[in-house]
Amino acid sequence: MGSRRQRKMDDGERSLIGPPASGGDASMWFVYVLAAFSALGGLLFGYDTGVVSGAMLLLKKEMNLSALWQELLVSSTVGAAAISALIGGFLNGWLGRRICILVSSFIFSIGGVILSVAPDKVVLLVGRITVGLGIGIASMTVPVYIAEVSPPHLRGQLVTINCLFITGGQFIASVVDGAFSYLSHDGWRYMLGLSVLPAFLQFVGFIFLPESPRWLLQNGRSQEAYQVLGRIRGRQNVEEEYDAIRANIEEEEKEAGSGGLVILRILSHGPTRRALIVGCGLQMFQQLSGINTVMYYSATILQMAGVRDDKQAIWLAAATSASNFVFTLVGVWLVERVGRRRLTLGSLLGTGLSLALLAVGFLLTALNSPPITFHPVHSQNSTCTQYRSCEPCMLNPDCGFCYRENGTQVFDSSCIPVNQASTDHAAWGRCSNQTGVPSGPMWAYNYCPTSYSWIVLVGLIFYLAFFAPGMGPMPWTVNSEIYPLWARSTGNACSAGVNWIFNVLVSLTFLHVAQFLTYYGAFFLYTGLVFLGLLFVLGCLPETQGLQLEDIESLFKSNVLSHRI
Ligand SMILES: O[C@H]1[C@H](O)[C@@H](O)[C@H](O)[C@@H](O)[C@H]1O
Repeated sequence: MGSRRQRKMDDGERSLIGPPASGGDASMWFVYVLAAFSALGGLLFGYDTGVVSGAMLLLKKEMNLSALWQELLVSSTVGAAAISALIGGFLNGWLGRRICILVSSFIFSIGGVILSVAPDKVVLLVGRITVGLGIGIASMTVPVYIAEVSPPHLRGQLVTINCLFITGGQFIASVVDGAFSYLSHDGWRYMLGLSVLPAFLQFVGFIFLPESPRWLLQNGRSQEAYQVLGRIRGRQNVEEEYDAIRANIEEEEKEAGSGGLVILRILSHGPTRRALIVGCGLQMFQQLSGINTVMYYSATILQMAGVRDDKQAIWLAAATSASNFVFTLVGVWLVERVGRRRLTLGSLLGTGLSLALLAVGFLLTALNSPPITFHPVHSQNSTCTQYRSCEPCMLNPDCGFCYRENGTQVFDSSCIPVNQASTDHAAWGRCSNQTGVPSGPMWAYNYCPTSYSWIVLVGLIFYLAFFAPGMGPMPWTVNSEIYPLWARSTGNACSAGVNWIFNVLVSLTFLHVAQFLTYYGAFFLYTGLVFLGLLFVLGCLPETQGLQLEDIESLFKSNVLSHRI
C-alpha cells in the first residue's frame, strides 16, 4: 500500500485542475448533509415497505380485496425491488450514483402520486410496483454513495445512518398508520401518498449535490473528481486520497482486466468472488433471521401477549418499530467503536438466543393450549369444528377461536370458520358480531389466549435489541465497502437483490411454515439459521473498520477462513 500512497498527480495535471475549494471545518458538515440527503432513500425504503400493513386494513374493507389481492399489493413492491436492485447495478456503473439517486427519488414521487389518487386496485398495484422499483435502486445506490464520499473514520457510522433512516421510515409509517386508521374513508390515500414529500425533497437536494468522486475518476472525469473531493474534504489534504484512488483504479484494471461482463470478472477473480460470497451471505442471513416476520407479525405476537384491542395493537406495533429504530441508533454509536465484525457476531449471538426464547414461549403456549369444550352445530360443515384444542385451530388460517374468560380461565370455547371478508369476526355463531363486549364471547384469530405470552414479549424485545444494532445495518455497511471500485455497483446490486429475494421468500412462507412446523417450530428453524449465520460470519467476515476503501480488497486476497474475533 505504501508505494501506492506515494503516487501523486503530475504537476501539469494539478495546475489544470487548480486547488481544491477550501471549506475549513465546514467540510465535515458537508459530508453529513450528503449522507442525510442520500439516506432519505433509506427513509423511503422503510416507509414504503412499512406503511402497507396499516393501509391494507383500510383498503381491504374499502376495495373489498381478496386475500390474493392483499398479498399481491404487499409483495409486488418487494418483488419489484429485487428486480430493480439487480438492474440498479448496471445503471450505477453507467449513469453514476447521483443520477441513480435522482432517478429513484423521481420514481418514488411518481409512485406516491399514483398510489394516492388510485381509483381501483389495478392502479394501486401499478403504484406499488412503481415504488418497489424506486426502493430497489435506492437500496443499492445509497450505501455505495455514502461510503464513497465518507472519510474512512466516519464511513461505517454514516452508512449505518442510512439504516437508521430505514428503521426511522418504518417507525414513521407505523405512526402515520395509527393516526390515519381513524379515518376509515380514504385514510389509506394519505398513508401511501405521504412518501411524496421526502422523495421530492431528495430530488431537489440532489440536483445541487455532487457525484461520487470515485465514480468520476473511474469514468475519466479526473478534473471534476478532484474538485468534488476538495469540496467534500474542505481544507484537508485531498491529493493523497486522490492519488490513492487513481492509482488503485489503474492497478485494478491491470489485475482484473477491463473487458467483459462485470459479474463474470467478479466470479473469476478470487478476492472479489470471496467478497461477493461474504456480501450476499450477510444479506441472506439478515433476512433468514426473520426480521420482517417479527416486524410484520408483531401485532399478532402482541395480541398473544394479551393486547386485545385492535387500535391498541396498532399503537403497540408502532412501539415495536420504534424499538427497532432506537436500537439501530445503538449500532450507529457502536460501529466505529467495536468494529463491524464484533458487532455482527454479538448481534447474531443475541438474536439467536432471543429467537430461541421466542420459540420456547410459543412452545409453552402450544403445550398449554386451551381445550375446545363447546362444539356448536351448523349447517355449514367445516374442518374448524373438528379440532380438540386451540393450537391447531389457530394454525389453520380459515379458523378462529371463540371463547369466554373468567380471569385467566378459558371456558365455553369453540373453533369456528373465520369471516372471509374480515378476520375480526367469525363466519357465524356467537363470535360473528358483538365481540369485545365485556362479559361477551371473545374472538382470537391467529393466536391462542395464554398465560405464557410474557415470555414471547420478552423474546420480542430482546430480539430487536440484539438484531437492530448489528444484523440490521451491518450487511448494508459491509457491502458498501468490501468491493473494489470496478466491482462495487455490481457487487452491491447482487447482494441487495439477494436481500430482497430472501425478504419475499421468508415473509411469504411464514404462515405456511408455521402451519407445517407450528409457531415454535418456525422460530426454532430461524434460531438454527441464525446459528449457521454465526458460523458463516465467524469464518468469513474480515474487519474493515478504519481502512481506506482502496485497501479493503487486500483483506480478501488471503484465505478468508482465517479471521480472528
Ligand atoms: O436492514 C433493514 C432493517 O433491519 C429493516 O428493519 C428490515 O425491514 C429490512 O429488511 C432490513 O434490510
